[in-house]
Amino acid sequence: MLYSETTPAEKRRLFRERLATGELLRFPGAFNPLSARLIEQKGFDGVYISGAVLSADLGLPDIGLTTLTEVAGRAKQIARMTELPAIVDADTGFGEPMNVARTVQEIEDAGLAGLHIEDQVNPKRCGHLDGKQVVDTSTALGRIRAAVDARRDANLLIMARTDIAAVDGLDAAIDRAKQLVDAGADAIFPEAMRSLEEFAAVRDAVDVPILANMTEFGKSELFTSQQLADVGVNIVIWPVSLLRIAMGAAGRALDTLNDEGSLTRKLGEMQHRADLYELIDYEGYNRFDTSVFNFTIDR
Ligand SMILES: C[C@](O)(C(=O)O)[C@H](CC(=O)O)C(=O)O
Ligand SMILES: [Mg+2]
Repeated sequence: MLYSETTPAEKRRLFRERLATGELLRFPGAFNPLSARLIEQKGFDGVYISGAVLSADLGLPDIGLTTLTEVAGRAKQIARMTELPAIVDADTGFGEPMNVARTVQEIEDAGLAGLHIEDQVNPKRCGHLDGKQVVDTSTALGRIRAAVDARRDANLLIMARTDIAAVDGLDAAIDRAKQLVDAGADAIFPEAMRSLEEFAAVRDAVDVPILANMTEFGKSELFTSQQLADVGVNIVIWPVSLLRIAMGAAGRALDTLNDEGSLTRKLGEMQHRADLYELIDYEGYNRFDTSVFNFTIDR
């Protein structure tokens, strides 16, 4: 009933334990708190909270318009609805190193298990678009040092994302990844890798977990979980996929409604009321107050 039973500290501790095994952990992107529960119900390892989804959800482009308050608030709503660890996209950290420090504390207080901070200049853009710019090494490292110093729970995973590969090439990404780890990053998110070989090269260069971003219609081929596990990737995200699927289905349903005047033909594609109630755990609320769920639902 209500929110997750696992405390944020416990989620972080368990997440660290799972990461230490070296296995691949699968983190689909939740586009709302409810979809985080679906991700948990289907047996995934964690929930990713995407900046691209957060901004798209507000009808905004992913160019750093969302504020720390909005991101931490939404991340909290999502993270507290699942027993799984949740990682949030903190973009560039919302400002200078002092702002990054505050970002980390807000996100920690919001109950997240981890976050990533990238080395793009502001205004940032989707890592899979052309024309990105990255900050110099000392600025990039300054962000990570500030993040690491600011956390109060040592288990909060501070991941450094580098977008430099698309600007200066793979060797530059490897150099930067090593420096980010030296600055205290617990994990590396090498953005816009083009091949499994590139993931493998980053894997060989650093001694911390690495993340693969399997976003669609971007620069990376869509590798399977097995392919990514085979090259030693530790976390894979499908950041925007569920939103794309849901919006695609919503668009087609609206077309049907226009054409046929009814959604009867779409019923089989819909989440059934009974499944929705199960996901929300009406039964649990009923144990608290037996008048909540005293009806039946026909399938
Ligand atoms: C991972 C990402 O940062 C996100 O916000 O989800 C995006 C995803 C996308 O725009 O497809 C990214 O920059 O890769
Ligand atoms: Mg993003």
